[in-house]
Amino acid sequence: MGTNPNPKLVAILGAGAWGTALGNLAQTNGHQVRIWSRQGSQTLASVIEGADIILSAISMKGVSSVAEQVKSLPVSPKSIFVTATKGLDPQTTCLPSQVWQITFPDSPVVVLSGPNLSKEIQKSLPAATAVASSIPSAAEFVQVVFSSHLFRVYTNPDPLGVELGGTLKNVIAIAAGVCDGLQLGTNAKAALVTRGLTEMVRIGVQWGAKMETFYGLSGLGDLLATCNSALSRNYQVGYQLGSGKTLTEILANLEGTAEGINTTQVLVQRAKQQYISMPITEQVYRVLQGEITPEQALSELMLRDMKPEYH
Ligand SMILES: NC(=O)C1=CN([C@@H]2O[C@H](COP(=O)(O)OP(=O)(O)OC[C@H]3O[C@@H](n4cnc5c(N)ncnc54)[C@H](OP(=O)(O)O)[C@@H]3O)[C@@H](O)[C@H]2O)C=CC1
Ligand SMILES: O=C(CO)COP(=O)(O)O
Repeated sequence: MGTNPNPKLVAILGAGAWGTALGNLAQTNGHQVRIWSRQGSQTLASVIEGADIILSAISMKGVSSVAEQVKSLPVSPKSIFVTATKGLDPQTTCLPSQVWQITFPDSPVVVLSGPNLSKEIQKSLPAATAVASSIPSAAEFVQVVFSSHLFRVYTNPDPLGVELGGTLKNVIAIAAGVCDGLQLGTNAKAALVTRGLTEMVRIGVQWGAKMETFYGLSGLGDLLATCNSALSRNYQVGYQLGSGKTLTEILANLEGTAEGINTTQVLVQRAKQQYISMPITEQVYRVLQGEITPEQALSELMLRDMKPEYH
C-alpha cells in the first residue's frame, strides 16, 4: 500500500472478480478498503460504517436486495455510492444506478464503467475507465480515489450513456463470440461489431443517453475489449454457442457472471414495446433461447431487407 496524505474509506460490496480488482486499485492508492461479501465474516453494517465511498460490484441479480439491506442500516451522510455493475433489472428494466438512486434519493450516485477486464487489471496491466454522475463533484471525488499510473479515470457528464454502454455491449459481445465460434472471419466480425454499435446507439439515444458517449471508453472502448477477448465471460458464452454447445452446458462451467444473457431478454422486451429495430440483439436472444442455431441466426441477419447504412 502506498502512503496517501488524504486516505479515504472505501467500502466494496461484492467480493467477485470486479469488486476485488477495484478494491486492490483503491488500496494501492493508499486508501482504506473494506470488502463485503454475503459469504464473508464481516457484517454489511461494519463494512459501510463511515465510508466515503460505497462501491457496488454485485452482479445484477443481487443489486436490489443488497441496496435494500444497505437501506436498513445507518449510512454516513458523506457516503458516495458508486456502481460498477453492468446489467438491467429484469423486473423493472432499471439500470443499477437507478436502483441505487431510487433507494438513496438524497445521496450522490456515480457510475464507473469502461473497458476493464478484471483479470488484466489484477495483473497490473494499464487500463482506463469513465466515472459519471449527475453531481460532477462526486464523479471527481471517485476519479481521484481510483486514478493511478495504471488506471486512468476520466469523468463524463452522461451517467446514463456511460452505464448503458457497459450494459448493452455485453449483448454484442455474445454475438461476437458466436461469430468467432463459427469461424466467420475478420470481415464478418468487424461488420457485426460496427452494426452492434449502431444498435447500442439507437436504443441508447432513445433511452435518453447522449450519442457521443457511445463512441467513448464506456461504449466503443468496452465493446472492443469484450468482443475481442476470451477473458470476457459474455464473449465466452457466445464463442461456445458458436462452437455447438448448449447454454446449459456453457453455464455449468462458466466462471463468474455473464450479464449479457439477462440483458438480452430485458432489451428484446423493451425494444419490442418501443418499436426499436435491434436485429442483432433479437438473433442473440433466439440463439440463447435455443429457438434457432447460430448458423440460422447468421443467415437471418445476412438476408434481411436491403437498406441504407444510415437512416
Ligand atoms: N469481471 C469483470 O471484468 C468486470 C465485471 N463487471 C461487472 O461487475 C459485476 C460483477 O462482476 P464480477 O465481479 O465479474 O462477477 P462475479 O460473479 O465474480 O461476482 C459477483 C458478485 O456479486 C455477488 N452477488 C450476487 N448476487 C448477490 C446477492 N443476491 N447478494 C449479495 N451478493 C451477491 C457475488 O456474491 P457470491 O460470491 O456470494 O455469489 C459476487 O461477490 C457484473 O455486473 C459485471 O458485468 C464490470 C467490469 C469488469
Ligand atoms: O465488462 C467487462 C469488461 O469491461 C467484463 O466483461 P465480461 O462480463 O463479459 O467478462
